[in-house]
Amino acid sequence: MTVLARPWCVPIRAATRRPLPGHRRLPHRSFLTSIPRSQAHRRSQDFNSGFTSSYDPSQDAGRGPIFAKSTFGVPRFYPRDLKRRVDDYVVGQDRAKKTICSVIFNHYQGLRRRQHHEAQDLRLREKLQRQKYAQDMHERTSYSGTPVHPVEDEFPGHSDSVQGSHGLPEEPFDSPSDTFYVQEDANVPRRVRIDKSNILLIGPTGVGKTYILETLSKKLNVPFTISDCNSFTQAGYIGQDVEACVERLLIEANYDIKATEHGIIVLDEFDKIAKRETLNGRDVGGEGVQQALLKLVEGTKVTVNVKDNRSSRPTSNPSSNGYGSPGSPAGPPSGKMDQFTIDTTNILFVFCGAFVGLDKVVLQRVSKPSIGFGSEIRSGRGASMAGAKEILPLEMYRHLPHQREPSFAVGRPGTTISGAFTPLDLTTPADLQLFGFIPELIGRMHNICALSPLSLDELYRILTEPRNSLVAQYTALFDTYPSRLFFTRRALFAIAERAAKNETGARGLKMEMERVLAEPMFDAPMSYVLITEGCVNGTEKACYWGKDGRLELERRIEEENAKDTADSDVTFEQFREAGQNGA
Ligand SMILES: Nc1ncnc2c1ncn2[C@@H]1O[C@H](COP(=O)(O)OP(=O)(O)OP(=O)(O)O)[C@@H](O)[C@H]1O
Repeated sequence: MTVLARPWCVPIRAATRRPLPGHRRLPHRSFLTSIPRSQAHRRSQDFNSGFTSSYDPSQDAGRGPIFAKSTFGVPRFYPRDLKRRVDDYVVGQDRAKKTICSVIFNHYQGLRRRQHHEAQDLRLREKLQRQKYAQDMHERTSYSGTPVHPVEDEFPGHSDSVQGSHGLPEEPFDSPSDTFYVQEDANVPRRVRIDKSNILLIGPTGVGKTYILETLSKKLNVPFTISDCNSFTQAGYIGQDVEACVERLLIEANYDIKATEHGIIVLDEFDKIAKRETLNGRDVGGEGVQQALLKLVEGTKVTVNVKDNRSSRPTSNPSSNGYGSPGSPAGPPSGKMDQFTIDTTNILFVFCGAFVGLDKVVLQRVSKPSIGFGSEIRSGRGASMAGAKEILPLEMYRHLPHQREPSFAVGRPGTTISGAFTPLDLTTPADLQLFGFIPELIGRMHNICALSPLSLDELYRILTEPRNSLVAQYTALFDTYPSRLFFTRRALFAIAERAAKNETGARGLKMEMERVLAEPMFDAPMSYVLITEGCVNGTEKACYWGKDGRLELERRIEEENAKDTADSDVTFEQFREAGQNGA
């Protein structure tokens, strides 16, 4: 029976590999990598068999861009697959969705690639060491004339003393650095390391910056947190240190260090930490926070102290290795501080902000005659507000990323054209610097992506189209009373129009819905409730009918829809399909 000298050490591959011909199984000191049992077990469980799970090259062939999606499944989609899933929930913002999906996909693709190469290199090193060991044994045999069989020790440490006392020559092979640690090897190929690409999302309030990320995070199955930059201050001042966002990610990952190190941190309200004038000249909530973010974003080791007051902590000794033993008893007793060290190098940072006023900075820059644009630029109330758009000279659109024909927006709020370009699409690092960001931090945002204000059409679609749309939500709520809720198409357009005027993006829709439905909610229950255009505009009350009012309800809907002008691009059939009547 094989008795391991260090029973708590579990060899990764050697234990399962057949010994080389003429040799017995390797002694414990020849194992290339020893991993505590808890780690070995835990690794295979990380990320739902994602990053560190066993890799089967046979599954690779012809599947996925680099690796088998089933094995390295975080995320399991190409960018276009990811976008399709986001499309179910988020209306419009195609350019932003494409960029975000590609950035996230590439990030995890880079990580999977690294994991794959690490596994390959480990196997190669093992193979080289085994060959070296075999050669070494062969030389010893031919030198002494008697075969030398390595015998595994019965007791830990016994092997050293026995070998020492027998006066066997000390081989370089026996040195701890050769046996227990993976060494740099000339035979192991040097790999290209793909660095992460952080992303900055700029856009007016309520247009879907956070919503796109939230939706994606549910598809990705990685730890994901949104931290508000408003609460951050420079270390040593009242407020939260920037490291708090890593702590939140750790909690989100249920104290799994490995998962935390591959998570996504969204820094919302990022524009609020722009430099500002202060009386004492010390900007602890602005520039101080930017400075503190530099290392975090680039990659540093953050030590997080967590007071253990839970009984089901998965890690038994988190500070030592980062892996817990799943079968181990609950964590340390209540009140004890645990220390977690998180490497932020592979954490993806997404910065979000409305950047109110940045459009003016951009317009000022591009309108300077020195740049070559002599055209006059009409600057209204600011394109950063939902609906309000600037009309840009045609030449400026040549500088936009996708070289697309411009969609010119009309000035009235709410009449924005879907997917239209805005001055924010022309944002450069110089503009961000003028806005109040230090160049060192700007340099760490590799993608700048602008979201456009929502058009009237998009607002209407948000009401009805996405899964979990507002109409579906309120219809479901009324069903519980029980009441059946209906909207006419004109009522929905009226809601969208009023929301657009609020200039709060899609958030304005919910506000309008609450206002319109406040009375029917109070009057509930009734069998049928119909919201008409007059009801939204406050000229009439919501219509109620009893159990036998179905025919009357349908007649009323037809009557209101008949008012629609011929140029309306939404037909009653489309309206029906959108789920208003049948909901
Ligand atoms: N394009 C969209 N499609 C569907 N729903 C949307 C869209 N944009 C916004 N919403 C709705 O509006 C809500 C607010 O959106 P979100 O949190 O993304 O705003 P934001 O752009 O991050 O604004 P802020 O800068 O104020 O945080 C979302 O919860 C979602 O319900």
